[in-house]
Amino acid sequence: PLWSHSLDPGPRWGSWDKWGVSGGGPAWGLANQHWPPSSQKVGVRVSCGPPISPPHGRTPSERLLLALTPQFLSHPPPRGLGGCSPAGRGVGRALRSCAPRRAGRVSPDTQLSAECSRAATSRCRSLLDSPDLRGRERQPVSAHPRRASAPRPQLGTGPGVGVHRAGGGAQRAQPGLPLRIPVQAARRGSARREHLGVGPRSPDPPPGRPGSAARPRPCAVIGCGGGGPGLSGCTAHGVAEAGREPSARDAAAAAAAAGQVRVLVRLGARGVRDGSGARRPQRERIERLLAMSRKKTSKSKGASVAAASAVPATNGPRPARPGTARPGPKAPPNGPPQPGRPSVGGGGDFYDVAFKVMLVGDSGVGKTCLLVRFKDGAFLAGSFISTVGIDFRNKALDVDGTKVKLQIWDTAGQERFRSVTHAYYRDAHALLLLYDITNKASFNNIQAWLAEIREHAQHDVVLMLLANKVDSAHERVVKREDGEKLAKEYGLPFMETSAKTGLNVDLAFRAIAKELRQRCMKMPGEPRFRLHDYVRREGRGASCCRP
Ligand SMILES: Nc1nc2c(ncn2[C@@H]2O[C@H](COP(=O)(O)OP(=O)(O)OP(=O)(O)O)[C@@H](O)[C@H]2O)c(=O)[nH]1
Repeated sequence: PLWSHSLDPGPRWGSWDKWGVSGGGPAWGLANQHWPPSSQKVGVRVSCGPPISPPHGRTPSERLLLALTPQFLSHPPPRGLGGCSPAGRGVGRALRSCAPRRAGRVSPDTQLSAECSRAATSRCRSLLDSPDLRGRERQPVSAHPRRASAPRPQLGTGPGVGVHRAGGGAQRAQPGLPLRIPVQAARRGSARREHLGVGPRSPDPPPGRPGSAARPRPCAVIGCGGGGPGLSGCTAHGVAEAGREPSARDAAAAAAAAGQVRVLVRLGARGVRDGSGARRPQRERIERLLAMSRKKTSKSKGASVAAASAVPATNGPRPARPGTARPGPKAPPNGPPQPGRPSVGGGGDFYDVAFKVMLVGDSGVGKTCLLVRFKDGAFLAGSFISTVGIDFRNKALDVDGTKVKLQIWDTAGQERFRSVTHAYYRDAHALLLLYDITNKASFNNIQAWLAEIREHAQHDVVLMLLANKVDSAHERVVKREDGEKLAKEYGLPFMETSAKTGLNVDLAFRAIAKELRQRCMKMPGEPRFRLHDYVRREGRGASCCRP
């Protein structure tokens, strides 16, 4: 019933604006915009009330959520049919978008169309009524069995409405109040929050306008729930001006100004096509979104750790590649920028050379914590927030008189994101492969990770094996010797680290930076840097740094 409701919200649910999203009630809109990348499918839900799950489950790729700037909401509205992507390309697509209603079913392939806006619906109608289509077998929209029989869902009632399912449990929303829990997934018995690294959670929304007791508060929930386990619900709450019913864009703008918006972009499962219809690599698309996310986030909020790393230097030369899809400097695979050129700014720093480093390993081994420890010198204690997709931070180091910028990519360890992260291996100059000394499975999986790296990464990628969480000595199940033996077997430098205490964290990244720098700009007469020796010599034992 939800999707049929989405197709025709009716007056009770507020008016549809030209974005194809509703300013008054729960609704789903799909925007096939010319921004961010052309043909990027962006799912936007704007709601006054508790988040609702989208009507249908998504494949893992479709559920890939990335943090994105609310910029697209202030961008000129998409051309085409009310922002409904399937219908935006003429009769064929319009028909496809109408297909679920005509056929009385919604398949995964056509589920997007079920979220089509009313504008697209009317376009579909007109197309179906057009002379060139007249006579084809079709079922009038109004006669669709679901639409005809399904009762209009009430806010806070009905399947999926007002119930935020997380981690296998269900939680009843307070009427008119968005749930505070963004996305939950059960993992190893403990609640985990899927995070997107986009800044602070929003505070509770202010009270609604006077006399609005019977109506939802004038708030906007902007986001894209995945609908599947662990990815349902919205994660951002924007509050529009009190005193008037907000439009989607008003609410988004207000929320963005208050730094409260987290807009999630749902990426299509099969990559996007550009204007010419050619497929573009998924990775390029993701990076573009990430770059835009950071750019905008840093402008509007200036508070996000992730955003802070991508702020271009204000008084220096331009960032290496401003405004492009690829954040940071473009370095050919394992061929970083030429030495001798002037330092360039990026990530708020000047640097001489830039390298791309990736953190890989099972979920929960501490990749994000290691990165945060290195970047900010802090430890992310508390509940485990699993990475969704991929994220990156920049950090510049002074290595033997050379400013080296490391662009460090934090990958999601979960299996379901594997296809996304694979795409990033190819350009990586270095990989830090982590396991958790308190988790035997993560150690056992190292060989599988190495096989994956061999398959997807450059053959001369710098690789290091890190055994993390050595501070948890009492929970240790993987002996140091086992790690050393494995590393020796594969010819890898090995270190035990702790994101919690910071043990060997800086050293690991510095060692990588030294190796990479020398590979690309070895000074005449400079002794050859030996990574293995350096790590063995400089690495400290776990016993030296008990928390
Ligand atoms: N004791 C201890 N706990 C750690 C350490 N590093 C990470 N943790 C904890 O391990 C859990 C997982 O850490 P994350 O950094 O989120 O793990 P991850 O590898 O990024 O996981 P995914 O994002 O799912 O791939 C968190 O609860 C951290 O607090 C460490 O060095 N010592």
